[in-house]
Amino acid sequence: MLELKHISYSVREADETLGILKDISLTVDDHKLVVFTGPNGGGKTTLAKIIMGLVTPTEGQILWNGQDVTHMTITERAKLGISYGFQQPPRFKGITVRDLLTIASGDEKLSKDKCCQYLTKVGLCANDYLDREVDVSLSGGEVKRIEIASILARNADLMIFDEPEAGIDLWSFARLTETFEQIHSQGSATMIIISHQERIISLADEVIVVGDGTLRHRGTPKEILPRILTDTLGGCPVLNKEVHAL
Ligand SMILES: Nc1ncnc2c1ncn2[C@@H]1O[C@H](COP(=O)(O)OP(=O)(O)OP(=O)(O)O)[C@@H](O)[C@H]1O
Repeated sequence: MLELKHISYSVREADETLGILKDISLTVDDHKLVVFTGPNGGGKTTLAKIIMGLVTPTEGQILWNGQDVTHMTITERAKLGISYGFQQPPRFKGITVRDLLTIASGDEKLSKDKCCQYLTKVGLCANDYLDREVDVSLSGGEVKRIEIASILARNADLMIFDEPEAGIDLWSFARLTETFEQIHSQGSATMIIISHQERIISLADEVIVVGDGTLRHRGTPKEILPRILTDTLGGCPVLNKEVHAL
């Protein structure tokens, strides 16, 4: 179980303190699929990075399976089964896709079949990619999918995916969605997915709308999707007028 207790994060800019996250508390039970959604700049990625240890909260506490991980490094958290896929994944010159999957899995003798299984889950063909370097020669969508495959290879207990849909074509997106559904139905991991996609939001046990550094709404997809629409339209007088005219 993941518990965030009164998490705040602020930064000093010029002469003022900017509150990025404001007193966020939430619990994610084991094997649940939780989607963070909300407006750009609302604080979703910062919250995910705080869980992974890439950002240190100014205040508050993070518990993973009852253990206080607030001051643990990324490596220590990774060893406890937490993993995070970046919104914009890094590239690794000189490292092949096969190397990356092997390192991620922790199995020095990871077979080609296993690599193929992980790549298939994100809609990639192993024959085309296994020996390619994870460098600038790959497109944004390819790197994104390879990173997601490496998270699957890690077989972590908590998988955090930051906008997995970004830059991914419709066919691969459908494959990826099936993979999330499969992990969820097998109950093999807890997943936090940051997403703006209705298809992914609809898979969630709980949807959390993060906006202006706070948890604005929480609920099932059925409860939250109409609220998102109302919020979105509420911000635009033209759209609002059109909807009321319908
Ligand atoms: N170190 C920092 N210094 C200054 N501002 C920051 C810092 N980290 C985050 N922010 C700001 O905090 C806000 C939240 O950023 P964050 O990336 O968490 O949003 P997000 O909800 O993931 O947005 P998006 O949907 O666009 O990915 C943004 O306005 C961002 O510019």
